[in-house]
Amino acid sequence: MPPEPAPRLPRIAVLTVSDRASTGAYADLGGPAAEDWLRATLSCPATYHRQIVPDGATPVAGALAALADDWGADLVLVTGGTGPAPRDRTPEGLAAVIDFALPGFGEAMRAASLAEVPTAILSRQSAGVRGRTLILTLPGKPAAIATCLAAVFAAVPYCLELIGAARIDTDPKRCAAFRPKIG
Ligand SMILES: Nc1ncnc2c1ncn2[C@@H]1O[C@H](COP(=O)(O)OP(=O)(O)OP(=O)(O)O)[C@@H](O)[C@H]1O
Ligand SMILES: Nc1nc2c(c(=O)[nH]1)N[C@H]1C(S)=C(S)[C@@H](COP(=O)(O)O)O[C@H]1N2
Repeated sequence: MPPEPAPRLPRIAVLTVSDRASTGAYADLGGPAAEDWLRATLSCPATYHRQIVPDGATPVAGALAALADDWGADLVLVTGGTGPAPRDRTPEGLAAVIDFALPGFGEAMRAASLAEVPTAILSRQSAGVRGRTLILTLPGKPAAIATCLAAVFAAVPYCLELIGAARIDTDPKRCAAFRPKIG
């Protein structure tokens, strides 16, 4: 029997969507917060990439398609542009590039955030799959990132497995990944 191929290092991208962070009008705090949360939670090595685009469906869709198809992301976390303001069009950018949505992610993230702030109901955060890439969208407020990721991340490793993405492992003290037993 030939040896199993070496497992691929997971590729994880963090995409900040913000007009002002993209011009440098303020420092991007959301992207680093998402990357820090992941680095503290994953117990496996991974390749990380961060990017910032302005608000709007077109820049979001373009960046997501390139991250999935060209960079080969297994997981993309997007922060910002999920609200109802005129420039908040991250959900439309996501919808333009995914094969299908996973609405449970948005439901669980909103439920967790609603326990902290009533305006969580305004976020249209969601998730979807493009090819072998899972994309999660989160609100722009840096403080929202840990709340939202903690609410859903236990399901992320198994989701990546189901879509054929690279394997990730988590530190059970931070997040106990749930993988249903087969059979
Ligand atoms: N990437 C970020 N880094 C730091 N603070 C952020 C970031 N994204 C959002 N915020 C903060 O959260 C608030 C609400 O986020 P929201 O995405 O609605 O901002 P916004 O007013 O549309 O910002 P922008 O013009 O940058 O897109 C912002 O006003 C800002 O204070
Ligand atoms: N946990 C958490 N979720 C939150 C918030 C927050 O402060 N904490 N802000 C809400 C607000 S005020 C808005 S408008 C929406 C959308 O934010 P976005 O446009 O920055 O993505 O996220 C909501 N979700």
